[in-house]
Amino acid sequence: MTRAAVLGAGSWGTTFAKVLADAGCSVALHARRPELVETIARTRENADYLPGVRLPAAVRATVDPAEALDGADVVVLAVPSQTLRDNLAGWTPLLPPEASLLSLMKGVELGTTKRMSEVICEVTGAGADRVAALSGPNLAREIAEEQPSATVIACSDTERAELLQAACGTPYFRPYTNPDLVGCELGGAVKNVIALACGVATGLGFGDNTRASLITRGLAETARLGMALGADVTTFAGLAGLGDLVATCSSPLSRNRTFGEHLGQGMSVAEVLQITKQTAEGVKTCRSVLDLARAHGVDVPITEAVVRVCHEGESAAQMVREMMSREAKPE
Ligand SMILES: NC(=O)c1ccc[n+]([C@@H]2O[C@H](COP(=O)([O-])OP(=O)(O)OC[C@H]3O[C@@H](n4cnc5c(N)ncnc54)[C@H](O)[C@@H]3O)[C@@H](O)[C@H]2O)c1
Ligand SMILES: O=P(O)(O)OC[C@H](O)CO
Repeated sequence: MTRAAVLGAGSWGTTFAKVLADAGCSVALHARRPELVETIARTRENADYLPGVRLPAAVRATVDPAEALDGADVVVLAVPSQTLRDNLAGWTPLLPPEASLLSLMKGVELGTTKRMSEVICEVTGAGADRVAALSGPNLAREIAEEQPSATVIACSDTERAELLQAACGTPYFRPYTNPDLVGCELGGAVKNVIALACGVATGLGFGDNTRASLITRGLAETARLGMALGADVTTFAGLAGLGDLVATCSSPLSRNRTFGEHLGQGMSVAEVLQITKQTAEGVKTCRSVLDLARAHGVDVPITEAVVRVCHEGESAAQMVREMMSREAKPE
């Protein structure tokens, strides 16, 4: 039986622990707060993040990362992207040397512009063949409710990707493999930025034409950046590209889209941050994506607009005026 450790007991970490258990793994779920661990043990529910979802008996919550990691074949990382480096500093000495390291995170590190798999390799010293990323149209709540969906497991080592695929496939969760780690991670990170823009449009009262335009042009800028970074362009037509972009930009369950919607309705970034309890990765990752794009000479106008609104005080209405008055060009 595969032994998995899931580090991070937020929405996605908890949901993925359930997926792994439903796929037949024995799962240790590491949470930081002892009271949450106690509640999960007593009620079989993580009421803070997934109220109403019963966790299988094969999920064991623990506050002790050493206990979670002891003997793990698969280590799943499910914390906010911007805290991963610090989290890993504490966990690295406890990692079993042969374990696969699977990132669930969708962000790019501020300052370094590194993807999560790059941060994992750098901090842990693990070879690239041990590190994988899972990405796709995977809104946690829907998966926790066992609504069918698909995803991608990206790893340069195809055999390892296939082992991970077998470890987390269930009748409601269908993983595909893809060797293009760069494209899959970038698709997951940039879609959060485009979802913020779609949220702003929704908050301003605009409808499906506006959202579809943003999704399509958002995909174009993601693919341009991806190609500059060496990704396979076909990845962006897949689940980790278009699939995730459509789900996130369309769903009221998305924290990024919801964040943008509040901005479009006239709230300030500080006000939205105050009422946002979970991670909306795009708010910080938009800056890293813009840095990455500038370093590679890639034009990313939607990302630029999101950075102006989130970090430079531009209003939602001004953002729309500026985007619609850009110089005319061929598609
Ligand atoms: N929720 C989803 O639907 C979903 C789906 C796919 C991918 N993701 C990605 O998975 C990652 C985790 O998302 P999530 O939804 O579980 O987030 P969340 O905000 O629900 O939970 C984050 C978890 O990380 C823990 N954590 C550990 N160290 C932390 C620190 N230093 N600061 C703050 N929190 C810390 C928190 O306690 C919490 O349990 C993100 O990159 C997100 O983009 C989320
Ligand atoms: O709630 P969001 O915006 O973080 O999106 C969740 C997932 O990434 C959707 O695939």
